[in-house]
Amino acid sequence: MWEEHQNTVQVRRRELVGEERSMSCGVRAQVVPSVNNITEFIPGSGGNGGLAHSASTPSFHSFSGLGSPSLTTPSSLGFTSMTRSSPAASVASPQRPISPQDSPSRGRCTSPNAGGQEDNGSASNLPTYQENVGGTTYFFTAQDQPPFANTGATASPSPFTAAPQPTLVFPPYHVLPPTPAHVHHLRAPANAPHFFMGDELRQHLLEKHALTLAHVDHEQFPDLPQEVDMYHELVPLEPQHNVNKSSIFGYATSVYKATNIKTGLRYCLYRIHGYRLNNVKVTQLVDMWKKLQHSSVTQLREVFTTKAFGDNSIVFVYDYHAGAETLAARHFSSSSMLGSNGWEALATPLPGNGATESSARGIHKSHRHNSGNGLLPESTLWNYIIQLTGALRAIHTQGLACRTLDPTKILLTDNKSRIRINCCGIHDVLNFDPNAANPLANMPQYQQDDLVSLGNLMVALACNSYMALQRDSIQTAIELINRSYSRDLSMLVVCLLTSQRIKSINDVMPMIGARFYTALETATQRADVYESEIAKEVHNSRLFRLLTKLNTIVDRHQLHMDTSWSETGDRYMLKLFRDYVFHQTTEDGRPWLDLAHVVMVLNKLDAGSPDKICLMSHDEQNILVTSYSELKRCFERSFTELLQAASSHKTSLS
Ligand SMILES: Nc1ncnc2c1ncn2[C@@H]1O[C@H](COP(=O)(O)OP(=O)(O)OP(=O)(O)O)[C@@H](O)[C@H]1O
Repeated sequence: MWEEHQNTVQVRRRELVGEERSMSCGVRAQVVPSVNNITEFIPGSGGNGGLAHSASTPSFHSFSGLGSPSLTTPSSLGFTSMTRSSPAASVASPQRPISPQDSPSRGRCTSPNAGGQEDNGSASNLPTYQENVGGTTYFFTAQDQPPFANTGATASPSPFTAAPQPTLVFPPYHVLPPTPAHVHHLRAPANAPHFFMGDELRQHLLEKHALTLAHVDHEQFPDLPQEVDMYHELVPLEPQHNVNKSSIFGYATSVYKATNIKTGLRYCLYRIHGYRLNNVKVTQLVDMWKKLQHSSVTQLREVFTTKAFGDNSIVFVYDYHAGAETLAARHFSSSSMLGSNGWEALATPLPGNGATESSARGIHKSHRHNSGNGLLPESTLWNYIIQLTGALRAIHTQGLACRTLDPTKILLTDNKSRIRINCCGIHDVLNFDPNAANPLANMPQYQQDDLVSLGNLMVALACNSYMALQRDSIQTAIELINRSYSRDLSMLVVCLLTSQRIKSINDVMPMIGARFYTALETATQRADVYESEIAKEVHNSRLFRLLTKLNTIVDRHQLHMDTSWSETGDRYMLKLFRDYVFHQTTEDGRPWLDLAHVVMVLNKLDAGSPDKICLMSHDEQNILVTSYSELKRCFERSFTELLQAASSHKTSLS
């Protein structure tokens, strides 16, 4: 049934009993497999029905210091070692440091010696200037030279050039290394090694994907238009019967997820009912908003008017964030809110715990948790403050103002750790004054209003109640914040609300201070964990492509009308290999299921390892001893044949 292969030894079964396992992973060869030529299968990358060869497997040379934890020790393989190019070649002479992009120019120096430090070093004898630009303090000397500018950097030889580089031996195939230590120690240790991303992240991503792809039954929503401008597949994001006037915009609003007809990307359509746009000058502001990109602002993509809903509506198109929840829903919905009774109970100081006493202790109260009394942890509030002030800073720097800093217009996304200001630009369009000579003239005032809105938002969040914002409650609210949170937080809130102390959003930066480092640390740790999760899926997706390719070949009914195609030659070898990977049984006939075996063997095939493998026919009468490299050649030849057949079929049809 099968043809003899050049590099394959055919033997009778009995000669090999007991040797199979050792041969499959024990025989070593002296040739380095050409890992650079490992071909990979990329769906859709060719014109052959989406299946094509591609040399996209990254070369081992692109990896640094890969370990081989679970498979054959590379050094024991006897392969010719692969050396990396000397880092000295790529490490150029130290570069002259580049000063910050918006460093103040020499002409803007204002106060000689202001903030200058005494120093005995000769360079420091120069007077030092300091200037605060956009909330960052820059220091520079009278000559306005960046430090180290005269160190003759190009003259000093690189310390790396002479050092001999160690010869690195890379594993002969791609394989998943263990979790990096710095990530491993961040989490509770797990008993089993992880081949796949963690359950929590997977669940979160699956939920997002499901929401992104979700449709509605049009019979339930007969009024929903099939198409609105360039968008279709509308899905309401809030109950349809609940079309009340938005307290923020003063118009009835509806929000939909929709798919762009051209690109297939999902967006959020924010519809203002019954609005007729009568001045095109407003596009200047819309364009400014469209250009504003910030990770804490929901991006405005376009604005259009439409009659598709049966009225004159204006639609604002924003990026869609699957599973987003408003701050209002999160913290002020009936289930999460304390209600008036709860708020009053918290607002009433306990005997002997008055505002004066607590403010005296305030300086020692940082990093309170507050979870026991129903208030938000202080760290959550600072997390919000850092993201919101970052967004406001970007908005104000562009000469715009948010004007909608309200819990209903702030979205919590990505596992509730990220917040984004939503609905930017709507206020500007709806309240546009066509007679105003300069539509930006009022922005400074609106920016001040943003700061007060931020203060109000913090009061509401810190007291866990909108009620705290009522005119006669605000003093009590501040006292509650003073009692329950750090002095820093209550100072910030007071300064925001009074607006004399804080003239611009940049004035908030020093009040956040070192908490920026905490936020940065959290973000970078999360990035580390995500990278290690992605690392696992790199290998899973590679093996998935390999398996897909294998299954297009094995057990194919016919090719070019040849019904024996998959039972002969290379294909027969691959079929036996498939059985070797998946269909092995124990001596007493039970299925032998071992994921590590599957992963190891597929990786060896992918890399064309020179290791030997022993394949056996179903009837146990024929045994083939071959190498993974030979199997890989069979694999590539067969798949190329399939690709050619697929494209020739296409041609004959056309
Ligand atoms: N860009 C977006 N991506 C995903 N979901 C969004 C987006 N914008 C809004 N949503 C969702 O749409 C829903 C309605 O938003 P909306 O701004 O109308 O809130 P609201 O509380 O109903 O406010 P209002 O009282 O002003 O109507 C919210 O649940 C929100 O999570």
